[in-house]
Amino acid sequence: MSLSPSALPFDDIRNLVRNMPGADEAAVAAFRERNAQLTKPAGSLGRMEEIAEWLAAWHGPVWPKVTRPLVAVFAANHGVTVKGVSAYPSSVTRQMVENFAAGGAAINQICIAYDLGLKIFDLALDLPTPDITEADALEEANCAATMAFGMEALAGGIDLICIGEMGIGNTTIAAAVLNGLFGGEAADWVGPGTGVDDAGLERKRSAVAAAVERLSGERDPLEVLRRVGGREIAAMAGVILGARHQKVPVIVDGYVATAAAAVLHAMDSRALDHCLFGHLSAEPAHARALAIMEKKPLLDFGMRLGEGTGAALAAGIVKAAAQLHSGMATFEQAGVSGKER
Ligand SMILES: O=C(O)c1ccc[n+]([C@@H]2O[C@H](COP(=O)([O-])O)[C@@H](O)[C@H]2O)c1
Ligand SMILES: Cc1cc2nc[nH]c2cc1C
Repeated sequence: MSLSPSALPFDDIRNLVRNMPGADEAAVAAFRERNAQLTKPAGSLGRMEEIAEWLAAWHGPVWPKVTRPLVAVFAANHGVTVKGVSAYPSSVTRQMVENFAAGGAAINQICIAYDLGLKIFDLALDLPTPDITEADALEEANCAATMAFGMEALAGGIDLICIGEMGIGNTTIAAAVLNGLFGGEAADWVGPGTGVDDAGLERKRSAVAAAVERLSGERDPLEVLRRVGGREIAAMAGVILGARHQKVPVIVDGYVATAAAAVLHAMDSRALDHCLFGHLSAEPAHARALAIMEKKPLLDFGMRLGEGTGAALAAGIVKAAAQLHSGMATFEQAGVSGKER
């Protein structure tokens, strides 16, 4: 897929959303036929069967396989941190990117444990996007280009992608995007993030309210993204959309990654059919966003780290679901008697 030059940079993105491929119905039918023959009582693997079917629907092979899974972490900085919205300084974003490179972060360990590839995308960390309470985060061309850049994460023949991020201040950005897309009050969308105290929470609420006020009722999802979003949110929205076109199933991480997914959902409610939501973040408004989009997260471990950690943990389960379906013997192969009545 390549983005062609056009009058407005967002036109390419809108066209990609308009022309999204659907699920592979033939693969689903073949999957169901084989699933019914595997050596287990019908339906006894519960959600694991749903996950394997989802892989077949969005990746193609009747025997779903996960052989080249990748965790993509997009890192960016945010001018809104001048408003005191995070418990940590912006410098931590770059320091954590260096920690990822050195192998010392939480996400590195989950990738080792589950044999997942890991790529970190540094999105102009020295050039934070402007403070969204006062100015738009991105120009249209820049926002579209960042979405296209996100799609680069799909290069190299991967067959499952986990979407994560790192960016001090970005739970405020995610809250502004979700408030802009889904309405409600700023307070409905803000939470502790990295762990702000009550005064910090109030500063976050004011910042989100001011950012959304600047939208003056603008509800076009790409405009909301451009005006109150950030680079990692744009890149994550881009890679989720690109994955749909390249038949790569997606696992979305926590609250911040969900804000990126929500931009696409607001454009077309079918846009996330190829996505699983890896976990329910402890960030309180994550549950609200998922409920609006009618998505049921896989894990609920009280995590609120980001870095793609919740998605990567879920990838272990997805890998097991694929192995179950493709590795199990049928009743006939194993000489096991089928159901009597
Ligand atoms: O995505 C989540 O569920 C999530 C919840 C809380 C914190 N985070 C991470 O914490 C950072 C943002 O928190 P904050 O307080 O600086 O806005 C950023 O690096 C995120 O990866 C992420
Ligand atoms: C140390 C640290 C690690 C992180 N990983 C994702 N967000 C983070 C925020 C902080 C502060």
